[in-house]
Amino acid sequence: MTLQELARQHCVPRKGAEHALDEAAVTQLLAQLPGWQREADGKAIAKSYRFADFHRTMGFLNAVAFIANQQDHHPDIAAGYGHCRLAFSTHDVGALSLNDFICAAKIERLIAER
Ligand SMILES: C[C@H](O)[C@H](O)[C@H]1CNC2=NC(N)=NC(=O)C2=N1
Repeated sequence: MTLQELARQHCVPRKGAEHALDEAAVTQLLAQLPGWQREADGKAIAKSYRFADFHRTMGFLNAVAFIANQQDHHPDIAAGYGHCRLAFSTHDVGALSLNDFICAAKIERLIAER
C-alpha cells in the first residue's frame, strides 16, 4: 500500500490480537512513511518534528488532534517550543494495527501540504 492509499483510508475500531500486523506488513507500511520509526518494543511507531517556533508547533498539533478526534485514534504527544514527537500504538490490540499507519499517513499529508 502506498502513502496516498493509506491516507485515504479511515480508522475503524480494532480490538483484539487478530488485528495485529505481521512483520512483513509493518515493514512495508513503515517504508511509506518518511521519518517514522518503530519504537524499541515494536509496539508503536513514532516521529519527531521540528518547527520554527511555538505557535507553528501548536498549529500542527491542533491539526493532529483534529485528525485523531475524527479517526477516534489518538497518539501520545510530547511537545516543546519548536518540536514535538508523536507515537501511535493500538492499545486495544496491544500491538501495531492498520489504524496507526492510517493516522501517520494522514499526518504526513498534512505536512506535505504545508
Ligand atoms: C472505541 C475506540 O475505537 C477506542 O477506544 C479507540 C480510541 N483511541 C485509541 N487510540 C489508540 N492509540 N489506540 C486505541 O486502541 C484506541 N482505541
